[in-house]
Amino acid sequence: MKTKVKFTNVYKTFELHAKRSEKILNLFSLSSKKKKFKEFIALSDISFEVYEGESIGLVGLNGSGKSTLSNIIGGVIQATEGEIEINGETSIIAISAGLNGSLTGMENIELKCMMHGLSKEKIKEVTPDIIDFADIGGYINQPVKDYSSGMKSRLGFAISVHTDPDILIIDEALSVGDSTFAQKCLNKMNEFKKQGKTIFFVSHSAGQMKQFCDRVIWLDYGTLKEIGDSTTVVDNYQKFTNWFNKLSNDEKKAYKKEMLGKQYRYTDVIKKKEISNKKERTSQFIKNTLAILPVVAFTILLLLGY
Ligand SMILES: Nc1ncnc2c1ncn2[C@@H]1O[C@H](COP(=O)(O)OP(=O)(O)OP(=O)(O)O)[C@@H](O)[C@H]1O
Repeated sequence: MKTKVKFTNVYKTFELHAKRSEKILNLFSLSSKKKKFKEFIALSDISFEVYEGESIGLVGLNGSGKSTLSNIIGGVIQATEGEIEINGETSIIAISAGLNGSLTGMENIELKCMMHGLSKEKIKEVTPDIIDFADIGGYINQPVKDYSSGMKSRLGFAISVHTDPDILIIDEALSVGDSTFAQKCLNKMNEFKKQGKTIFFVSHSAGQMKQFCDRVIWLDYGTLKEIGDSTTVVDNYQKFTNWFNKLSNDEKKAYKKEMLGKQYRYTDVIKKKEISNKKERTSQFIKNTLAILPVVAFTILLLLGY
């Protein structure tokens, strides 16, 4: 089976309360009194391998790291440490992800399609399908900042599925749509699945997870608690949430405090290890550079009023 996504000992940390000036001063400080910075470990030592054609669910409590992991796979943010291998073009669908609020729906369609490398002709061809799928009526000509979250999600989903990615990441985009739209999206995702595409799916719905995913990853306070077939992992996760929900408010608070406490660390190490994405790094850099050119041209044309 062909590997599409492989994480080996991946970490993502966020520095807290550190000003840039403090960091620079620290870098040049020779004394032993180097200031320690507080870091939040959003993902800790994550390793897994996903194969072509698999649908992988991501479950976990709020703040467990699902969006952070999705954003790393989608190339929106970089990991801090570890090794990542991604073989294919990724497209992330999250509520309003990648949509530009000051541009209209139509302009966003053109911009996002360009960024995914679609030709002018191809964009012309898919635009009516995107408008039809999004089904947001006259709002397509309004700036996206005026959309409801459901409308943003509809447009984001419609654009992403028409850019023909082979690794699709869907981060709770279905939770804000109505049930008819959610079903339409699930049908489209099943179509992709049949075509052998790899899909990551973040959802709080146990039913959707079991219905759609082959395997599920359970994230717990930034660690990978379990990975396995969807029924087993979702059932175990539900047992855990049932246990958690039965706790008193004070017990819940104490549990969260204890678990979150493990996610903080103090460091004076400014320089992070470079993460390596063995196969894709160079080609991704070239692709990103090429992708920016039409975007710059498009923005200039917009500013000039064309
Ligand atoms: N830029 C940032 N700076 C500091 N902390 C961050 C940053 N981004 C995310 N975090 C923290 O990382 C943790 C993981 O966040 P993430 O959004 O990945 O969780 P999630 O599982 O997707 O949550 P939810 O179910 O609420 O969407 C959270 O505690 C969040 O506060």
